[in-house]
Amino acid sequence: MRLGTRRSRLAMVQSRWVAERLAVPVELVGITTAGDRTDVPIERIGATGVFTAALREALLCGEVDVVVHSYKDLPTAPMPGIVTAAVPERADPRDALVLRPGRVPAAGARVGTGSPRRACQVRQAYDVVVAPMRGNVDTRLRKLADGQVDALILALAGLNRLGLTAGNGDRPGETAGKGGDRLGLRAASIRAHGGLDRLGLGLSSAGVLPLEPAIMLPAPAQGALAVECRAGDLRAIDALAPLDHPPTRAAATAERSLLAALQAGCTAPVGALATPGEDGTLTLEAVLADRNVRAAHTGPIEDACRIGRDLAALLLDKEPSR
Ligand SMILES: NCc1[nH]cc(CCC(=O)O)c1CC(=O)O
Repeated sequence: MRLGTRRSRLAMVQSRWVAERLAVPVELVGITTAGDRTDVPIERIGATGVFTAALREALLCGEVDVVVHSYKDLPTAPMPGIVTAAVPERADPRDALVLRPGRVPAAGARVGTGSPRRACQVRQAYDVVVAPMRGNVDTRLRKLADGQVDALILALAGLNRLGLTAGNGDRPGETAGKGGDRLGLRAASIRAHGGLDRLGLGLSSAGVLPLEPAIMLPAPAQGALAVECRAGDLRAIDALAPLDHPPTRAAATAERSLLAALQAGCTAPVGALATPGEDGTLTLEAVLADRNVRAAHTGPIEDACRIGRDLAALLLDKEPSR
């Protein structure tokens, strides 16, 4: 089977992770997407699916048989002719603050992010200045190392997959190669943050501080992958089925159905995280970040779609709070 992938290091790692887990021989085919070709801020490009449309086109025209997306990059509208054949087990869904070595983040620290969701939540929690930023993970880390900002906010899953944090277990990319020292993000180089304590962040080993969902709710489906193939391609559907992880699929479904319901009713940046319980339930927490409106809703895990829709209605009913 031919597996189409973006050429960024993160996309290649994710695609290889999927390829290695399939029982059939797989050839990786690199594809350049619109999102990779421009530095214009994502929210100004306007179109949804800047990273994913080219992959889906290659799939539909038969150039490739399988594509792997970061699930959070996928538009919520279903694509005719394409099925989500597998949603593998989710990596750590949290965002993390990545700190420059030798720099003491204190009040007024410059935090780089291009995401309104991250910007609103980090400003709400800490006395920091947000600097707009784009580019893939490698580019951003270089800007941090250059001193353009004091810290970044990035998805922990991406950092783990790129081998930039100490990870373990058999999750996507957590076994990937090193690279942290090249970018100056080694554990040893970040120590004794008086300023960090003042920010109430606590300490962490590697200059990578996970942000708890109580402070920063991730993007819907962050940390999860979506593996797609053509709807009629039974060979691919069969080959991909063993990779599916139903609890992850349910969580991503709840988070994305919330997002889809909100897109009809508001344009606020949305954070959302669903957590499966031990009793067959699913708890979805979400925030409209620019209004600081937050709520949670629990239901049977098989009703993932409805949990998302119900919580969207609840959020839209709530008054903004400061
Ligand atoms: N928006 C780009 C993007 N898409 C997926 C990830 C990280 C991996 C993931 O969330 O699955 C990232 C980078 C980031 O947000 O830090």
